[in-house]
Amino acid sequence: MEPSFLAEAMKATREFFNLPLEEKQKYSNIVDGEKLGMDGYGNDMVVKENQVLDWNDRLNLLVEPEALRTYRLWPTQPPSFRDILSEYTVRCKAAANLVFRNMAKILNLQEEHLVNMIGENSITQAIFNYYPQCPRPDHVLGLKAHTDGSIITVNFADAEGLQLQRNGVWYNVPIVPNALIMNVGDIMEILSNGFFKSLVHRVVTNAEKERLSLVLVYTLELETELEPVSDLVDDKRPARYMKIKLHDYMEKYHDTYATGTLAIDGVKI
Ligand SMILES: O=C(O)CCC(=O)C(=O)O
Ligand SMILES: [Fe+2]
Repeated sequence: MEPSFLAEAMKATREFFNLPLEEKQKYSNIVDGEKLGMDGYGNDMVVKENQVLDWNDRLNLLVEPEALRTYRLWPTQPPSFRDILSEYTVRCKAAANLVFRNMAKILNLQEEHLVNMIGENSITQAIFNYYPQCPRPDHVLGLKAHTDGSIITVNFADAEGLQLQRNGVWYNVPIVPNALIMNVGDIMEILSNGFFKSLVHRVVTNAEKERLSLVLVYTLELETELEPVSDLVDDKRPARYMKIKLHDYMEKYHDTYATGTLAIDGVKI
């Protein structure tokens, strides 16, 4: 993606979070004064006694399929915000499709297998994350350890802070200027019958500077029966994940996310 466009997208993100609170709350994710909608501005709701809280501020917006967008919750400040997000969605999809084609090849599937499976009606969610400076970074995480409920996730961040876990050790993900970070999510782990592993990651806080990230989460249609691709299952490699409707998986995902445990562990055979 052109560096100038990426810079514009980051600038619009920063300008949104710099707005006065009452302006941002026009896009609040609170429905009828209590429930939390998927879309909108705010924090995660406290739904569990033992919930792990995060040091961040978020704006969630469904971007694909276009017909399901809730424009009422799309900021009109800064004025360029909506156009930039629409354009960012199109450009990211081109990058994601490249990756889907290559992953299909690695799995010995038809090159278009994943792209066709995703089709026109799959859900893509944009998540804008703002992590304020934090006086006690040794005590507080920006975002608790989790995997994404995605096929893949595309992340554009303005500073370090993202960490990935491998064999129980946390590693910093470096910032490469103008590069997007992509990680595998739970749906891809299930589809690939465990060939690709969903990445456990978290965000640490920083005492000196704030941090922003723009994340696109690629998923499928909610009615999809999620299970390993049949070409990847045989007597030698039996299915390692139970079949589950994506809608039901996402419900489990949100429950486990709140408590800092992993939904994918619950569907392993
Ligand atoms: O802020 C980041 O870099 C990562 C955010 C993230 O992991 C998420 O939104 O799922
Ligand atoms: Fe994530």
